[in-house]
Amino acid sequence: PVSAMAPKKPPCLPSLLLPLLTLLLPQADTRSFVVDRDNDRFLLDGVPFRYVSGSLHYFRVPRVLWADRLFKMRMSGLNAVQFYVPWNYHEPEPGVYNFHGSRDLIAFLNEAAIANLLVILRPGPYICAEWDMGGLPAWLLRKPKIHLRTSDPDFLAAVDSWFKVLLPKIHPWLYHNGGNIISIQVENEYGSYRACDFNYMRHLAGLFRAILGDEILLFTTDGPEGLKCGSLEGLYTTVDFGPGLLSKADNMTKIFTLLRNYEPHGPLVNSEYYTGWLDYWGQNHSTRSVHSVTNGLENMLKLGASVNMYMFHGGTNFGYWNGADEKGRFLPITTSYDYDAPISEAGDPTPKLFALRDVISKFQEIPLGPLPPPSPKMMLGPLTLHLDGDLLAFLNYLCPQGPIYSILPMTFEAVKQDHGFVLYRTYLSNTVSEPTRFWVPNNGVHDRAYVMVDGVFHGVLERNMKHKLFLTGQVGAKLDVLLESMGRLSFGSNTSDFKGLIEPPVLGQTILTRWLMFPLKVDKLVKWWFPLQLLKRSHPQTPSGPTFYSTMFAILGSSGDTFLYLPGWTKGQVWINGFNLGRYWTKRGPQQTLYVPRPLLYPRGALNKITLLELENAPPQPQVQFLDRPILNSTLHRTYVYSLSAEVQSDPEPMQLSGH
Ligand SMILES: CCCC/N=C1\SC[C@@H]2[C@H](O)[C@H](O)[C@@H](O)CN12
Repeated sequence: PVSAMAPKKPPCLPSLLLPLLTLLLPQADTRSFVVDRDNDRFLLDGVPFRYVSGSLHYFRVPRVLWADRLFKMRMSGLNAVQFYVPWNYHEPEPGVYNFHGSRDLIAFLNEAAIANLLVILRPGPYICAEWDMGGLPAWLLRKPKIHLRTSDPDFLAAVDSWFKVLLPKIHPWLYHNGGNIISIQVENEYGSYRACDFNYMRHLAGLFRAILGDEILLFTTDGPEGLKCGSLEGLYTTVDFGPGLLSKADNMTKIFTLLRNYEPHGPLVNSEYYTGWLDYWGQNHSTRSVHSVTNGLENMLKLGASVNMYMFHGGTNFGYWNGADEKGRFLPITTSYDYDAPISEAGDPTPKLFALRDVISKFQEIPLGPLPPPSPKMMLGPLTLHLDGDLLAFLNYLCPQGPIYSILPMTFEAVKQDHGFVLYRTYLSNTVSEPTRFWVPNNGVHDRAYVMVDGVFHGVLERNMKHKLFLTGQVGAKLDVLLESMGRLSFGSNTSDFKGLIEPPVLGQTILTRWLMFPLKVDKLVKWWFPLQLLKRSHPQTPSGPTFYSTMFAILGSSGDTFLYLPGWTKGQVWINGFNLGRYWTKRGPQQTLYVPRPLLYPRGALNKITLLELENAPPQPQVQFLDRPILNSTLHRTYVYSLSAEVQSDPEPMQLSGH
């Protein structure tokens, strides 16, 4: 069986295959993972067992790096890995499923088995995780009145359909069936959600039991304040808290005493012990001290608790996958999910890892042998990018199917665009000769709007931050508003976070109507290999507003992991060899560099291509560099971050509809 106890020495090749072979030859009758309530412990195959686990999200790490990360986790002394399954990562459209490449969940389970790690699986359907919409697919919002995370029949129908595809895939991987999955979480911190719908939780528990059987241990996880609505009869109750809650000596005792109200007997479990914390654009970089993290872990292990450290390796929010929070205002999560975790975003062991490994070694055997050293890093540049053209120059290629027309603007979800960008276009029905206020009522820009008149950039509006700007234009002029989704709310009571122009904009006293919506397929265009500027029609040479830049480059020396640095750029999206590396926001920070995994780069003189979509202003010299270290904690450019107080929205005057 996949032994949970550490081998005496790092396994040589044949024994690396052993877990794999064992998975193929299940001895289902001798395998079990159960709660021993008489002795407040787990039993693995009848033997007392405690897991020391770490969270790693396969969806934040390129598949080619999974084995490396999992091996480092095993060598750190962990005997289990915990991870979510994001529904929206695997079902991009209703009934369309993707389990290939970096979405190959079964391959990841197998890599965990090869690394001799048991698995604690968290399939949701909601996962939070600072992931877009907490893992729920945006297409659920095509039914705008749907009540997410409740027993709403529309929501449950979609959940049932998804789990009837997913759960049979993992059934063979359950520990008692010969696999490495020892427990499965139902929902996620449901007690923190406003609905408190026990019928919903009972439905999920019944569905999991119907498909997975009665043996697998099902559990819930909640913060101490969420246990009441988050726990359910028949599901093992666990809690989550970080070192921050342990500032007082007796706090851990208080939390576990509270947990005992729900689980009087059985092992104590902290399912998310925070080793660091997440970052928001525009807020300072988060860290947790080595001392506080190791001290808390040691105290829990002394109590005999099983612990999962969240995160052990954070990884990256590539593409548009980051989520967002709402703390007084809308706060998108950064591209880096480094989390100040024991294994850095680039996969390097940190001092925090070695300190945690020392703690773990006091309680259970850890694999002998050294941790792999930090990966080789590469510096390159500066590279000068050339101007391909402003975004509008490529509109026919970005929206080949043409626009959708509506009197009032439609949301991303209504035009079936889940991420990225939608261009909203209307035409001025009167000449606006004096600078006139342009704004969207009810904070209706979700989330950033780049405003152009006849192709000339007039500025940016931002959710919660910047509500109005002033513009002029001739009658008949094109008014283009490029809307950017910055990622959907992944936590809180309102996860129905619609994107786009949620309200019709107002120019002066006129509500603007008769809109064309262009859902933009930017990632398809950027994948094209030949220079974009060959595509554009004649267009103003001086770029204005959202603009593409690119260059080709070769790596002549030794390649390695590297960190893209964009000094002087403002905000945008980056692709390397067609791979969407994620968002940059140099002017907002705290993140200044983007992690570039070495496998994304072609070495030994082969040509690589980098493409930027700069949404605001490029530097006079459009250059980028590749550094050998990350910059995640820059001081914030306060002058650029609009202060909310300066943007008090004046009372709306009486309005009229445009064109009537
Ligand atoms: C006070 C915290 C409430 C929100 N919970 C959070 S913030 C970081 C983590 C991850 O999102 C994780 O997915 C949540 O389960 C718990 N948690």
